[in-house]
Amino acid sequence: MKLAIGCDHAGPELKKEVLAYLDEIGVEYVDLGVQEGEKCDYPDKAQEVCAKVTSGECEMAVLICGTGIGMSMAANKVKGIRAACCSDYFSAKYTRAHNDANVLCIGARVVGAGLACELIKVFIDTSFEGGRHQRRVDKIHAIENV
Ligand SMILES: O=C(CO)[C@H](O)[C@H](O)[C@H](O)COP(=O)(O)O
Repeated sequence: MKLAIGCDHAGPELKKEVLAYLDEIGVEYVDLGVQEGEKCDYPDKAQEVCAKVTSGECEMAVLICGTGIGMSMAANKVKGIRAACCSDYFSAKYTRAHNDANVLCIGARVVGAGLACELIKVFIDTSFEGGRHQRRVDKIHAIENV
């Protein structure tokens, strides 16, 4: 399992802590920046990171901005992406189980590092349940072609 991770200028500090955690639990990742001192607009970073998922290079992605909301709005415009902005454990778990989310968005100004790492862990550890949920996910993607 390889994760793509990126943030805007609100997120480098949190990203640094998340990457240390991913190293600790042995999850492979590609860090697409930005790094401390750099700035970017979140839609640009969302597009760059999501491309790693849609190309198949990475299975999932984590996007960090101030609230997580701008990143999720931008990511959800990318065909094939199902992004969820989560700040609680239950949502991070069930957006995988029921929505088959492939991108987790986190607000660096909303959650602390400990919770962010827990959100990522449950997100990558939870499998999509399929069944009735598959029909609904298919309907989400059908909207892309309207
Ligand atoms: O929270 C955000 C939108 O969802 C963005 O991440 C940005 O981080 C935020 O808008 C940045 O604001 P700034 O005033 O440029 O720091």
